[in-house]
Amino acid sequence: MQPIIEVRNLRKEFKTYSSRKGLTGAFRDLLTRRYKIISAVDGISFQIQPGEMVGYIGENGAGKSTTIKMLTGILTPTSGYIRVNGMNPHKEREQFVRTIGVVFGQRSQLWWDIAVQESFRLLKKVYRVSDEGYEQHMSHVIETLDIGSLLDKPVRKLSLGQRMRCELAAALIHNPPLLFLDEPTIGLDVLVKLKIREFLKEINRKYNTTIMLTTHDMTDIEALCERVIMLDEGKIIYDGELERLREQWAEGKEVQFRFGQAVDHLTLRQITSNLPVEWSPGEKANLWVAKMRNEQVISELIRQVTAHFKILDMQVNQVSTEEIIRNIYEEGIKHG
Ligand SMILES: Nc1ncnc2c1ncn2[C@@H]1O[C@H](COP(=O)(O)OP(=O)(O)OP(=O)(O)O)[C@@H](O)[C@H]1O
Repeated sequence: MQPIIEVRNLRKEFKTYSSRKGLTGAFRDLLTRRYKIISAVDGISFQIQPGEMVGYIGENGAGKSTTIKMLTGILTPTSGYIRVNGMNPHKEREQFVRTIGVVFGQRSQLWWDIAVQESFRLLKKVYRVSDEGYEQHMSHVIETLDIGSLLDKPVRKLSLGQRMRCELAAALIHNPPLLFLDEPTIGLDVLVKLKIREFLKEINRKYNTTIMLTTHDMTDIEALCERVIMLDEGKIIYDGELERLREQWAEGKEVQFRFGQAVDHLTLRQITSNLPVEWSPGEKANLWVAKMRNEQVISELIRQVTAHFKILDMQVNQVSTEEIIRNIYEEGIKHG
């Protein structure tokens, strides 16, 4: 199968200018400006197949938006190979934009002062969608996103959640095979988030729409994406299943013990020295947490600890993806 997105060694550099201090500095800046080159995207390669839903994640400034801008033809790469929907996005821009949908959570593609449906009509013309095509597809989209009652309102009168649902509908007017979403649920309440996720799953099922999703909200990724690509300082540090990331690179489970007596780190380590667990003190007195990557260890751990100490309370927690990702950002992928 032909990948719907393919990039090889893709790179984007920006020249950033620095200013010198004071009047003489300003004068010297006029003559020669000092700059440095930063690699926002630093030689990345990946392929995405039709129908995949991929989470594109990374800390602030990792290079996510710059990648999406290159994939959507807004920015020209400094170097590297890029092919999206069989085209070179920035070179064949006019034809290319008709084959993708884009939602930037922070920016609107709807006209602020006119009714939502007027925006839809304009976009329908831009994308040259036939009346029948529009009716057939959009009636379903409008119903599923529950925006029928909003269509005659100007965008500026909508709440953020209402606007985002309309943005999503607008991005899908031409039923593109590929959808880019950049922080689509930012600032939305839980119910709207759920609705949007359900909707995205449905179009993926129904039309095999490929979705590339950038978000800081790990619950979005968990709900939608089997695969994640993780970026750090412009480089890909992980590309694979979310599940594998959890299993291989994270302390998957933790058991919290509240002891009926004072316990020290060394003793805990000694009595569990045959088990692959890491102990750390909890937030309260006599509270200790054992982290492990393999949950098979749990029953043996509990057996050994209870044989030595009096336990007042115990809790088994799954380490959240949020926490796993934060650890990876902080420490890098150390087990790979
Ligand atoms: N037009 C530009 N000129 C100079 N530097 C830029 C430009 N756009 C982005 N950068 C720099 O490139 C790096 C990557 O930025 P980018 O916006 O792609 O990150 P991001 O992962 O999308 O971050 P965020 O999650 O904050 O949106 C950052 O260091 C940023 O300051």
